[in-house]
Amino acid sequence: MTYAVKECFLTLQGEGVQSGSRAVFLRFAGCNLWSGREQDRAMAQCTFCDTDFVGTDGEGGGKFTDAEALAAHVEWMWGEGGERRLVVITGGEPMLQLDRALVDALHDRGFRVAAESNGTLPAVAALDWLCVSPKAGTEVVQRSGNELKLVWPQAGIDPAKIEGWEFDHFLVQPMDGADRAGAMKAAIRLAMERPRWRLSLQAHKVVGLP
Ligand SMILES: C[S@@+](CC[C@H](N)C(=O)[O-])C[C@H]1O[C@@H](n2cnc3c(N)ncnc32)[C@H](O)[C@@H]1O
Ligand SMILES: Nc1nc2[nH]cc(C(=O)O)c2c(=O)[nH]1
Ligand code: SF4
Ligand SMILES: [Mg+2]
Repeated sequence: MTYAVKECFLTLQGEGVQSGSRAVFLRFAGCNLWSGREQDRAMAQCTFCDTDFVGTDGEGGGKFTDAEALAAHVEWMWGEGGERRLVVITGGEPMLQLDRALVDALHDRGFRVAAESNGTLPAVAALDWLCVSPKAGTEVVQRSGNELKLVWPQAGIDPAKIEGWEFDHFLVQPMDGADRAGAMKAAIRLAMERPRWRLSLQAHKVVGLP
């Protein structure tokens, strides 16, 4: 299996329950809900994406011919030290490419393996942490995991209807974009009205990390 990686870098996890944790980010190229081209955005199933996931030309990106080679690249990005190794696999949509061989190869190198997914594809087994972030108008098949992270506001999603899904943590994250202030207010309102939901801020953007 050849993996197409947009970028791979060391940073702090900026979102969700693990926010603040040192992590290697492995961003796969490609998504099933948007081509990644600006001219297609308005017509896409997911229209608010804040990420460039097209191609393999980013920092630490490229094509990797097998799981061992990619796991070695992630380990090199982490550097010295075996303690609390964490890799966050994202994209694009990682479940288009992430397979058991890569999860195993990362585990062999001592990593806890986390993934961020839109939930429209079943998650690969053996993950240590799964974040699902539902997108309005899509069929979410992956309804269990560690955290459900709802980008808000999104017309067409009713928080009450997804509160019963099998997640340990329910997070509401303001939508970054043209109406940042309005999204922040809406997210705070949701967390105030429905105590199951906790506010997730994109901390990396506040402090200027990738
Ligand atoms: C770029 S996506 C990649 C993983 C996967 N495709 C997904 O959507 O979950 C990573 C995370 O960023 C969130 N995200 C994307 N665009 C955002 C925006 N404009 N504001 C806030 N969060 C956003 C997604 O919902 C997801 O939780
Ligand atoms: N620092 C940092 N934290 C993140 N958490 C989720 C991200 C993502 O794009 O999946 C992300 C990201 O792009 N950067
Ligand atoms: S599903 Fe995720 S990667 Fe794909 S366009 Fe939406 S936010 Fe971006
Ligand atoms: Mg991001």
